[in-house]
Amino acid sequence: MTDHDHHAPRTPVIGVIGGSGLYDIAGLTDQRWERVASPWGEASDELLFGTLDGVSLVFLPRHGRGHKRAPSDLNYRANIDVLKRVGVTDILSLSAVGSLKEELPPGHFVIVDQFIDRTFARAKSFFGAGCVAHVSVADPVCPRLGDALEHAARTLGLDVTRGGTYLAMEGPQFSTRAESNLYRSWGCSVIGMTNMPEAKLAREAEICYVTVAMVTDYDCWHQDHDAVTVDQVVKILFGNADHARNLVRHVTPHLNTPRTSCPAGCDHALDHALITAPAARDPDLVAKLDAVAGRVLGG
Ligand SMILES: CSC[C@H]1O[C@H](OP(=O)(O)O)[C@H](O)[C@@H]1O
Ligand SMILES: Nc1ncnc2[nH]cnc12
Repeated sequence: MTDHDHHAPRTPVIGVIGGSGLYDIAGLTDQRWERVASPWGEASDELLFGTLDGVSLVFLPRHGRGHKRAPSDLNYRANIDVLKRVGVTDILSLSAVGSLKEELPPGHFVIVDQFIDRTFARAKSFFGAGCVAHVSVADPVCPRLGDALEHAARTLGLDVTRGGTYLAMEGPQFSTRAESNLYRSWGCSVIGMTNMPEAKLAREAEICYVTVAMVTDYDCWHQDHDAVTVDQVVKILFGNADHARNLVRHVTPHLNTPRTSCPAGCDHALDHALITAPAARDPDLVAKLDAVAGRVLGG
């Protein structure tokens, strides 16, 4: 049996990826920042380990403390690998987004359940030449985490919508008006630059994942909005960040039930995904996959 064996109940470890405006987390006891090495390169920052109301929590500021890294420069693979490596079972992704719908104003939270990935300049998979795998991301978000977040958000009286599609763009520039209107015509709810390939990589690493998209602006399609500016986004961001910290605090105790496996199957995503024959696998790549895929590769 390995650490990743799913027959024994496991106590969850909550990973929080903090987006723009969220570079720490409130109320953590026994906290310590620690660098975790990864064969995939440098993560965005050290990890902040601590306990929140008795629950183990690991926090990673997505852009690094001080917001040093742009969306296209993030090492998404290293970020997910280090979280997996330290035992994270559930990721709460907190993200600033633009709104593509009138009924989702700045300050509104959307627990998204779908993504459209329009990014093109990022490494998107842990797998490749020497160990090919294809996981399903038909339902990229863990519904159990979505349920818990929705309940906590409603209890706190936050303006929240359950469900919606997050359009992931490459950036770093905001969209043109034509792009913004195109994404609206596709029925997308919100737009951001970071949740892909993050969500895909979390699925490959068999970690449950959910996004709380926090609206900061109406993007450029809106008649009251000429263009998006960082100043405008930041003004809304800090209020949203306080709500998000509160939300994490309220939801965490509800995620602390030991379980044998995720009912939605997130933690078994690799069961039928590997296609490269064992004899044809590249030992160097297999070694790099020790944390992400050790459960199925025998790492
Ligand atoms: C500061 S606005 C643009 C920036 O904010 C979002 O990042 P995150 O998802 O980490 O909150 C957006 O995707 C852009 O990277
Ligand atoms: N309008 C917008 N487009 C892309 N990313 C964003 N993050 C916050 N607002 C955004």
